Amino acid sequence: MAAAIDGVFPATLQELVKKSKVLVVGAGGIGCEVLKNLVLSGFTDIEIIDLDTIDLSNLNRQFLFHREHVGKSKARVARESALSFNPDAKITAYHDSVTSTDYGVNFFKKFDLVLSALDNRAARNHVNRMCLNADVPLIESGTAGYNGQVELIKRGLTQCYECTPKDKQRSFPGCTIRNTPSEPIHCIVWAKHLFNQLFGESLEDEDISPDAADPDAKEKDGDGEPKKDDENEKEKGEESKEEKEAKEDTANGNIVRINTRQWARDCNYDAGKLFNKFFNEDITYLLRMSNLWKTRKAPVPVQWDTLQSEGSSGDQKDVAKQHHKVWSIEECAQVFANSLKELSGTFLKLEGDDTLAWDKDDQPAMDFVAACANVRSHIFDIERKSRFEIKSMAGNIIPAIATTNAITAGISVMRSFKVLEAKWEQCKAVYARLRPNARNHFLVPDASLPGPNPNCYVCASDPAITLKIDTKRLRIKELRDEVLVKTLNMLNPDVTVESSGSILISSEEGETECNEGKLLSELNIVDGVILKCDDFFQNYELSIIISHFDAERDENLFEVVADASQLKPKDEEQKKDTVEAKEDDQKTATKRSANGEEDSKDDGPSTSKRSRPTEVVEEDDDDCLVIEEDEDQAEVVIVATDKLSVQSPPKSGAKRKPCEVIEDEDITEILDSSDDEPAGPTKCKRSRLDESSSNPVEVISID
Ligand SMILES: Nc1ncnc2c1ncn2[C@@H]1O[C@H](COP(=O)(O)OP(=O)(O)OP(=O)(O)O)[C@@H](O)[C@H]1O
Ligand SMILES: [Zn+2]
Repeated sequence: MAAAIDGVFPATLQELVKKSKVLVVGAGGIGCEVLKNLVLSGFTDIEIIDLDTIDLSNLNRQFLFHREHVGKSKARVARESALSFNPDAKITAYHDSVTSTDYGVNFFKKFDLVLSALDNRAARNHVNRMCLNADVPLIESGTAGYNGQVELIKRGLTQCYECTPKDKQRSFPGCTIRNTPSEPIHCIVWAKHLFNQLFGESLEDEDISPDAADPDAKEKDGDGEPKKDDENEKEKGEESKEEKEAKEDTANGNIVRINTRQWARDCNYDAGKLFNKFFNEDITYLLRMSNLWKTRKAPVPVQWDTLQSEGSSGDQKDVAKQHHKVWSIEECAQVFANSLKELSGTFLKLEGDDTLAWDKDDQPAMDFVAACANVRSHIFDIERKSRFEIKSMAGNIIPAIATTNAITAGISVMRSFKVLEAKWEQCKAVYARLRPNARNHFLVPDASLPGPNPNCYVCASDPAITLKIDTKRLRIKELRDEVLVKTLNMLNPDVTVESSGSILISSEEGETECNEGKLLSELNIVDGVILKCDDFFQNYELSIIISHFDAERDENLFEVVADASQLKPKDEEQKKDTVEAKEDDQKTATKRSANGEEDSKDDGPSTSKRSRPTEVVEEDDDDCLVIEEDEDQAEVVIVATDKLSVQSPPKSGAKRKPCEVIEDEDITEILDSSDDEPAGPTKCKRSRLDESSSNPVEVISID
């Protein structure tokens, strides 16, 4: 089925479509739709990049993928499926991360247009910077539940992706939820899915049982894709006893994908049986997928009987009411039992196919999720949370909706026509909403095309930020990893001190290693010092003005402030801090006296900014999107970390390995190379280009 655009588009547009070269970044929910639309609209020169492999949970909304594709490269399968619509199209697929150094400014310059369909801010920031540098128009799209958004980003004409601070968003792949949780939110999402499996409207991609098809559980081949089972076996030689057992169990049907809801009903909702199934047997099964635990801490199953002695004494209803207390594991088990009893009672009274809808304000539903999330956290050695905290996190989980993705992708491609025709005034951002606006429109365009923010620390001509930082407590390594890389999204920056020109951080490995462990103040990086940062790979330069402050014990060690003029004078700031600290102390004292006895009065807002840490590390993929609340955050603060805990960024197995390019007729495939191949921007440094981009703002006036 080739595209039939003759008679649909004017001849000039048809020509533009035919001869333009476009890049699609991301082959997920929106990306698949975008690719399909492009091919069906007559685009014939398309490249698509995605770092991920196909997960079972993608199939309900990523229609270029089918069951037999699970575990395969998204970009390659998307290419194959799209070619079936138009075999004459030339589609190049890259199974790789767009942030890899292979996709620098030169790569982006090849395109007339880039359409991004990503799910995480780090990659979006990167594509934004690359398109600005290469001066290629970018159509940026995203969805969150029923909300969708498409906007044009064009150097000098519009605001860029980083011109305005964004809400914090986080999202997670299905196998993280089912197999390898590492944060409380993963366990909370899992617990909500468990609720739905037992009592709610259960969806296939909300399965809570171990995912045996997890690509991470298998050995990887040279392509970074999981090997087939027989290949795996050949190379591994001896299989462990547990692995054999796991396979036999599956083959013998011992691990049967029985309907969890029916099974629980058949067990008469026996708390012990259900508890042991979810928190012992399933975990024991996960342990057998030994590849998962080579680089992670293995979970420890828990047994219902062992939790009964202490926890069963006292009035357990009161435990569930202690919303601000972190329940012990025994208390969680009891809350589990009580809430299960209440929920199953209500559920059994429902008629026909009716189900319960999870609601954070429904006491047993919330108790159930809080208890299950915490038991799972305990098993995976993850910090447990109070019911109050869990409620706020669980209330913000937004599922991905296929229709919103399709609408959004449709708008993206419609916008691409306007871009090709350079009808910029018709490229205003469009928002898809669940409810119509006053004019009864579900798709609402922006009133104007907002121009670049002159203070943007990315697209302004001479970008600068002020960094409020405790120079006496923060080390150079942390400045690089936490501030420059994680917060400001640089990849491998060089940093010099403006006044002396001395190199503080070098992108060359080992060159400034001796500085890494030193405090900023030890190297004379104190209040008023200006640092010049240069990220060669992104062709991005930024001045950082250091503004020292003495952080309180639990306070963030740094904050990025977009506009220095909005910083409060120091003495005023200090005064405020002291008052806040006092207030906090009083509140903590009050809380402490109430804790454990009568801490159940309300679910009101938390007491201070300090007690509401802001996380900056983002996950890459999503089954669910979580918007974090942060009402307290001042407008000028772009990102602030919690008290600094230095972690290496989350690794997703072979997904982010460096690559080599193999040319093959009209397809260029990117294959993962061996692990020990050196990666990093040093090799790009030599090929740095586009000197003109040091002054990237080119003003184009529009009516
Ligand atoms: N750095 C990156 N380079 C290339 N592709 C990326 C990068 N970061 C994210 N992506 C891809 O962007 C796509 C976003 O699609 P989407 O939001 O539908 O998420 P998804 O991962 O497909 O869904 P799910 O999380 O449910 O599996 C994903 O396929 C993801 O792999
Ligand atoms: Zn900008």
